[in-house]
Amino acid sequence: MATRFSIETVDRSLRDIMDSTEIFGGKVIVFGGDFRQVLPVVPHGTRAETVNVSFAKSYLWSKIEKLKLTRNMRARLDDGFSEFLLRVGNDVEPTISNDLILLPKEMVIKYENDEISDRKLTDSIFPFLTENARSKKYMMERESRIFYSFDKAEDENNNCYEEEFLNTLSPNGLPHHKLELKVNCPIMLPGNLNPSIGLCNGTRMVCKGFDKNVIYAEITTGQHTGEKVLLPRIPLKPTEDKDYPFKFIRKQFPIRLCFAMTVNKAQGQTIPHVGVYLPNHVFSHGQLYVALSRGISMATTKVLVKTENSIKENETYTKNVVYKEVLLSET
Ligand SMILES: Nc1ncnc2c1ncn2[C@@H]1O[C@H](COP(=O)(O)OP(=O)(O)OP(=O)(O)O)[C@@H](O)[C@H]1O
Repeated sequence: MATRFSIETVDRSLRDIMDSTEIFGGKVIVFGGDFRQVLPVVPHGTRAETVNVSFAKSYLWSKIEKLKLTRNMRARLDDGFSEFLLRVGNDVEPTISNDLILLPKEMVIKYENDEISDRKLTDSIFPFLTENARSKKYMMERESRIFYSFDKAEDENNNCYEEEFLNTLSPNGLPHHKLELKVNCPIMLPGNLNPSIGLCNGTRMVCKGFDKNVIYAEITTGQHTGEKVLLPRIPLKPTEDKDYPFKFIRKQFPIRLCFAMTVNKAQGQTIPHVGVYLPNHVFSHGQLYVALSRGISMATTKVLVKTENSIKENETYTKNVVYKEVLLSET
């Protein structure tokens, strides 16, 4: 989700270009979004700072005509699930102490111990894994190949930053130094590459093959599902490099393995078999809603909660964080 500042910049630019005082220079602009979902990330930001960058807090918000979608099309075959998701998103699901909400039994993978519970969660997300693991052909096909990145610090001639050190860095939005691929493994783009052909931040693909300098992949999400793409090695820079005192460049295939992803990265995705792994409770607005609402039904959405005090009288509870002040300004 964009911060209100980027949208306000577009507003000011269009007013300037159109020489008009009307909002967006009189141009019609259509926005889509859901304030129940995670808000733009403010690094190290407080609750007030996070709420403040939301579009709902912009001077433009009250001037915009709001239209509401009424039906969850993703979970259209499971009305009980759609209603539960709305209650979670709107923070009206009853809570016990510490904002803990009760998870429906059907969705819960009971925590027994790490090994058994993790296995049950994996089996629910990758139902054919155990079956295929016994197939010699399937396993032989899956010989892996490792691709290492070339890393350097830009405009830095004194060699203060050894390549071995740069290789250990994993900034947000960049692929890792070591990329180990197998045919048919799931991969994801960590940043925008070419949105016009569906290669956006978060696009999931399956690796169909690889050569020394190219990866053959098939898109598995969104309107470009089924399309084949070629991915070259390219020089990439972190979007936020405030954490480093130098400019960092990594030449690597622009992908990460994607057997799992964070809740924030999953925003926008539709996932037929969802396994929500919660070794800790969620900590920010809308994360539980986003995680649960990626699925299409309760039966195919499983949650494993591992935190202490989450099981009470044989029921499993988890934390739901909702900043009501963002939802209140939605009207
Ligand atoms: N009119 C429709 N008929 C059938 N399926 C639909 C329709 N609209 C959307 N869907 C399905 O619902 C799912 C979610 O659609 P989409 O990703 O456009 O929603 P969204 O509002 O962006 O969701 P979110 O914000 O929760 O990520 C997709 O799998 C899509 O195929």
